[in-house]
Amino acid sequence: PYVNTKDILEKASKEGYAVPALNINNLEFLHAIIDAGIEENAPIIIETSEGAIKYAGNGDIRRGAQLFVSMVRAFANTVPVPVALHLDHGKHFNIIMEAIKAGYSSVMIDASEYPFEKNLEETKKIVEIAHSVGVSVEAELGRLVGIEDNVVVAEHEAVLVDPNEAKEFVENTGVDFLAPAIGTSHGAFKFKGEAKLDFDRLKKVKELTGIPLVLHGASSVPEDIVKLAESYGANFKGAKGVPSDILKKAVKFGINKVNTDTDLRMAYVAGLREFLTNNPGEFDPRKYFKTAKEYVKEVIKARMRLLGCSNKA
Ligand SMILES: O=C(COP(=O)(O)O)N(O)CCCOP(=O)(O)O
Ligand SMILES: [Zn+2]
Repeated sequence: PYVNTKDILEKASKEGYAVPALNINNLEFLHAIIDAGIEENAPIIIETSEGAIKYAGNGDIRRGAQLFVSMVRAFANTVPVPVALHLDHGKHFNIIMEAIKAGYSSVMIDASEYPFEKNLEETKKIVEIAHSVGVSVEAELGRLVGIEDNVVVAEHEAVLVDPNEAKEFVENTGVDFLAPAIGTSHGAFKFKGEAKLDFDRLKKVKELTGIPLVLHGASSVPEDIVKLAESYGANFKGAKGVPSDILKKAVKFGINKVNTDTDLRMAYVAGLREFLTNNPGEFDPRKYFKTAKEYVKEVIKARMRLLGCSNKA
């Protein structure tokens, strides 16, 4: 069934596990996600960025939002696990409104680039509108930047979440779930040195807010997938993600939604390169996307098991 993201995350927060939030830009990744959720009997959170909505609508925002809602609802209404659709990194008021009108389960208002007060104002405005029509809201505090050992503490203070601000922010905005910046960043090149997250900060945010928390930039960039893609011509030199043990620790300290996009993209391109190299005569898209979808599904199933949401549907 098609559900509200908040229902999935409240249960996860209460029972101390996390659910991957899986980005899509097309139909094939949706297939892989749905199959993974069914096979793991796990709740499914699908998310689309503003770029994905523009891509799917071929430039038209309303068309893209409506297309994703109809695609996801068509699958959600026919599978035995709960499925939610979330707008990821909503930065533009008009796009957030189109997502709400189209029928998204939840939206993120990402005003984290602004000073605290403006972020709070923008978030409060979206919460009022979204809540009036039963849509839940995610917001972000702090910036998504990898924290390096040799960076002076002051810089960390400037970019990572301030737990006391988080408490004030949640109380004043009524936001349903929060993304506290604790040292991750988007993409495949997250850390120059060893992967480090600020767990003390995370623990304090959870204690002070008590709401479901979100980890952005949480892909692990699995070694085997990188090697496979590189054996078929990819060049992902220097790729490094969040190791599994660090992810598990983040869940222990209160993370409940784990944004995962890069790992899906890497698995897909590895499968595609492998298939195309080994099947030079194939040109049927129902065939040459199969391996790619399979690898994405396996990456998602492993992540569902790691985060503890398998059999939690
Ligand atoms: O946090 C993440 C993904 O983190 P990851 O790169 O570690 O998978 N996300 O919110 C996904 C952001 C995708 O945005 P875009 O479609 O513009 O590229
Ligand atoms: Zn993100």
